[in-house]
Amino acid sequence: MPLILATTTPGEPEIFASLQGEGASMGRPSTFVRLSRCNLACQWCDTAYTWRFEGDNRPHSDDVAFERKANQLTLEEADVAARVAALHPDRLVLTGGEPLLQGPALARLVTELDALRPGMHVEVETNGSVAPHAALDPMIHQFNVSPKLAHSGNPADLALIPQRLAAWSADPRAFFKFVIAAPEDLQEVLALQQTYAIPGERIFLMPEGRSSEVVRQRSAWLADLCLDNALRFTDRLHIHLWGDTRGT
Ligand SMILES: Nc1nc2[nH]cc(C(=O)O)c2c(=O)[nH]1
Ligand code: SF4
Ligand SMILES: [Mg+2]
Repeated sequence: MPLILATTTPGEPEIFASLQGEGASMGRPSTFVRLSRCNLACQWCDTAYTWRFEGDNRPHSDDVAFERKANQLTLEEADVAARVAALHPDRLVLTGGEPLLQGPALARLVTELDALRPGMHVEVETNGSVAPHAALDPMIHQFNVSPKLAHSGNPADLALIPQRLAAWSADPRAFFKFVIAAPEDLQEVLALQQTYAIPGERIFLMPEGRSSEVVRQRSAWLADLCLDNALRFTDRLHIHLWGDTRGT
């Protein structure tokens, strides 16, 4: 099976060079490959065009259903690898949607890429509920794991899988990045940190927001919560620079 990608415009895969906007690698030039499909449905998801296709009535703040044909594109792994190799960054970020739903195809992509551009640093953005495929796992240098809290609207039994959270906590490659919309959300983070013994050094709190204004407003109180709880803060750099747009 080839890769099912998101699109920037119909027929154009969402493969782009940008600055990593979030987390431990924030500010680093990186090439992004955005995969289509997700196993969750966050009501504030900023990439609903990867999963909320016509007929999907799960709640979303925008209440938009996307046409599948215009928003998905199937490409061979070798084609994707060539497009990534043609861009300048020496770092790759696999994102979505939920990229780990396509683990075997991603393993083939990274293998093809290694032949064209050896030694690229590879990160995966994941919601943390899906195990990395055995073929892919050893190829990944960094997992940016964003478990979804109650305010996402996902049932906890789908979003927070105990075995997965324990595995990410034990994996030094995994950085947790919790999306925070209100100060109360912190209580859930602290409970997870305690249950799974996650080092604070590997926990980021990130303001939810799809505009620079909202991100800035929430950063004001989130910074204090980070200081008070010895957790790391991450901004959403790309939102400040380019807003909520595809391909950035
Ligand atoms: N610049 C930039 N940085 C990002 N970090 C994580 C992203 C994502 O959508 O997963 C993302 C994104 O879409 N753009
Ligand atoms: S897990 Fe990520 S891609 Fe999936 S619905 Fe939530 S925010 Fe969107
Ligand atoms: Mg994003």
